[in-house]
Amino acid sequence: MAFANQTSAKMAAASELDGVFIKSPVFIGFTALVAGLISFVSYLAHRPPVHYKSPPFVSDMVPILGANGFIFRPWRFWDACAREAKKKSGNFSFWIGKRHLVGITSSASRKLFYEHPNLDLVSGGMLLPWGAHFWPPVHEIFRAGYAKGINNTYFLRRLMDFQTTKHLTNYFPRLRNDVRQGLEALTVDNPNAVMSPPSIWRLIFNQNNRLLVTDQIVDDAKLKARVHAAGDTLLHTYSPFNVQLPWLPSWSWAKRRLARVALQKVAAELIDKRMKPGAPRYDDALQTMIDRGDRRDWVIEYITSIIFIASTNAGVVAGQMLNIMSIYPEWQEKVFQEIKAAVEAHSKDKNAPLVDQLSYIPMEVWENGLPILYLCLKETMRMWVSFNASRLNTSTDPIHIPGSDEVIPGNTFVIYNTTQCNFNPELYPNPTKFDPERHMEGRQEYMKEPNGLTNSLVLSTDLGWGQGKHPCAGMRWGKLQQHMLIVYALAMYKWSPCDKNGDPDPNAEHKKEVDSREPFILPPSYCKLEPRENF
Ligand code: HEM
Repeated sequence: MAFANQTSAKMAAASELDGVFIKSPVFIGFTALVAGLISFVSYLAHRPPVHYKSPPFVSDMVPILGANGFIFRPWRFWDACAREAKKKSGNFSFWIGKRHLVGITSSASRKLFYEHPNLDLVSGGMLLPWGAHFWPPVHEIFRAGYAKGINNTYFLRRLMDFQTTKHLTNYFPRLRNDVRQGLEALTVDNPNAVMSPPSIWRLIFNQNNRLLVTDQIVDDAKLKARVHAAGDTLLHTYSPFNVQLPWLPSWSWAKRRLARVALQKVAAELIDKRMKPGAPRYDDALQTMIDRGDRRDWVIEYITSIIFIASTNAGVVAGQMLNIMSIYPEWQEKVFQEIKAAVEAHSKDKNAPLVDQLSYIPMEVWENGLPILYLCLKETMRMWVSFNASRLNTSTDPIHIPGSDEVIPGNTFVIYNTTQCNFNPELYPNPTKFDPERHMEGRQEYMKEPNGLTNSLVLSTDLGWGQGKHPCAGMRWGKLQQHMLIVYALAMYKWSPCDKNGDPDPNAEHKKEVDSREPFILPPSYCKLEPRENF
């Protein structure tokens, strides 16, 4: 009896304690935290419903983040999904965070990807870890309707204006000077005469900024340093988790934001100085925009964006072109002979050093009269412009995917990994081999579409400059720029592969890592430079 009384007294005391604990602020706070966490995780894990005709979802995904492979092993992920999808429609769906993405693989759907007017390139850029530069809403200067034709946005229209023959011819001597000075600097205070090809992006960057913005940010050392610091961040910082969780602040995200703000500040300062009464006038792209009365905020956005966009592919291709020239002496020699022939045909001072005679070559020859060099450029572009290309269906209407009963739903992203074309052995036999001759008439295996469709139904498989509604808008200048770099580089030096101390590296290999998660950061490589005049 006494024992029973004791027990019930203990139970009463315990339940009283429980009551006190349950009402305590610690318990209430803890419960609220757990409930909050559960709701947050369920919110993250919840995915919006998708259109019933969306392609089937792949299984290679994790909760909340979605398909990590898309970001961390882009080609292996794509290839595995494409192989699985081929058994059905050829299309597949996957999640990146809460975003629904559609992958397409057939030739006919590739045509759709490149040609459909509602599939926008700039809006698609927000999906890529290197392009996490465009935050929604995409700025007005990228909105179609400003002009007619393909390049119908303010941004593209101005970019075309700055690649006219008049503008290029006006700038040509200054641009040649940039290359020559940049290459001369490589052997100053450099007793081993070693250079690292990935570092050449700075030379490319200067030329782009001079031609497409203003000489001031190249010639003024302080401005140049500010713009280079911001450009370096935008070109070489990746924000993979911000693609999956766009709201999550991260160090790289913050750095990119700050870099853009720094460029916006530079642009605003330049404009404001020029708008002051009595301010000096310049003969450059910025002055053209001011004289036309373009909106101040549009000009600022144009400058901030072009500084990044113009040098992304161009910086990578330039670095690889130099590396390739050093690794393939037979191609270096063929291009060198082509340069000597052009000089021979145009020079008015045959006794001057070769590098001085280059200024006699007319611009149209630099653009279209160096076919061997262009073969090398095309082959380099095939290998290095191989990664996920993305578009956003900017309308609310679903787009039917040809050859299937499936759609790209409205406001949904669509992806095509260009490696599928560029490294397809049926189109490019022995695809890892640097083989410029494959682009010569009579070969061009890539013109034969392997899927039995006629060529009128599909676009060309030559994707180096892109195609359809969004081909490279900097193609004219981009080609001329690469030609200038290589012509000066070979006229001034003989190039050979070496290690970082300058010792010959006969085992140096040119290898494109198709699965790179950072395609704009080049693998390390070194070249030894021997001045030509010593030969
Ligand atoms: C060798 C150098 C270059 C290569 C290989 C290259 C390649 C490409 C490719 C493949 C695309 C299409 C991407 C896609 O379909 O998703 C593209 C687009 C673009 N490129 Fe280039 N590019 C180069 C240089 C340049 C330069 C120097 C500029 C600026 C002057 C530039 C401006 C652009 C722009 C603005 C677009 C987007 C066009 C649009 O929105 O419709 N590119 N480029």
